[in-house]
Amino acid sequence: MEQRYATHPDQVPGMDTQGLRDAFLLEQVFVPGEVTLVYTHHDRIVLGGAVPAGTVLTLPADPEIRSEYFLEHREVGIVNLGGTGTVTAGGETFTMPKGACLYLGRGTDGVELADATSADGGPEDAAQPGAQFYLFSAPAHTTYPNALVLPGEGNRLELGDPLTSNRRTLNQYVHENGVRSCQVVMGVTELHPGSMWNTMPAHTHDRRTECYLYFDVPDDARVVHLCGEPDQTRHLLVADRQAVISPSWSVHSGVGTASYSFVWAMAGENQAFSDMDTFPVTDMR
Ligand SMILES: O=C(O)C(=O)C[C@H](O)C(=O)CO
Ligand SMILES: [Zn+2]
Repeated sequence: MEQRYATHPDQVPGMDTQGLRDAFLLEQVFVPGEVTLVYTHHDRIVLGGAVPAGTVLTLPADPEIRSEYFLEHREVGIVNLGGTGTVTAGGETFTMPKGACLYLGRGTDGVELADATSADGGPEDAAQPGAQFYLFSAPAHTTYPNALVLPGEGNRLELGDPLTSNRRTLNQYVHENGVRSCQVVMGVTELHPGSMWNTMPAHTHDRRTECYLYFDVPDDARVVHLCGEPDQTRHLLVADRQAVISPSWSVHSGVGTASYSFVWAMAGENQAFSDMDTFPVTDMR
C-alpha cells in the first residue's frame, strides 16, 4: 500500500503544483478489479477504493499495518459510489445501493466486496455500472457493532443559501449520535443544483484529519479545492472520484465549475462535529 508521511504546514508554501498533488491528492482511487489503498501518517488513516468489476475482493493485510487481517486493529467506513454492491462480513451480507454507508468494527475478519447479482447469478442490472466502494479506515481501540445506513437514513442538515451559492444537504452517517465508532466520523454532502461552494466559511479542526472524496463531478468540470493554513491557502484542481487529505492544520473547502457531491470522513482526537475553528473569508489569504 502506498504510504504518505505527515507534512508540516511550513512545507506548503515551498511546494509546487505537483508537490501539493503528490502530498494531498489521491488521483486514482477506483481501479477495476482492485483494492487501492493509501496509508497517510496523518492520524494513521487508510483510505482508498475497491472496485469488484465482477470479482470478489477482500481487504488486504498489507505489511504497513502489521496485522493478521485488515480490521484486526482498525475500523472502516465504506460508502458505495457505484451500482448496487454487497459486503459480506461477520456472517452477514449487507446490500449497498449507491450512497449507502457501512461501518465495520475492529475484529471483523473475512470481509468480501462484490457487485450485487440477480437471482440468476448475473449482474443485478446490466445497464448499471458495478459497485465502487470508497473506504476510510482508522485505528480502533475497541469494537463497535457493524451497521448499515441506507441513503436518506442518516441525520440530515440543510446548510447554506442559494444566494451565496452554497445550498447543500449534509448527511451524517457514522457520528456521535448515529452509528457509533471509535474514531471515524463520516457522511455525504450534496450540493443543490446551482450551488457550487462547500464548507464556506472554511474551517480547520486541529484535533482531526479530514478527507474529502468528490463524486458526481461531470467529466468536463473540476472542483477547485482550497487547502493549507487559512492565511496561506493553496488550491488543488480535483476531478471526479478523486480524494484530498486535509491535515489538522489545513482548511478544506471547494468550489465546483458544476454541482457535485462528496464523502467527508475524519478521525482523530474527538468526534464532536462542531469542534471546528471557522475563518471569515475576509481573513483568508
Ligand atoms: O458542506 C460542508 O460544510 C461539509 O460537508 C463539511 C464537512 O462535513 C466537514 O468539513 C466537517 O468537518
Ligand atoms: Zn472539516
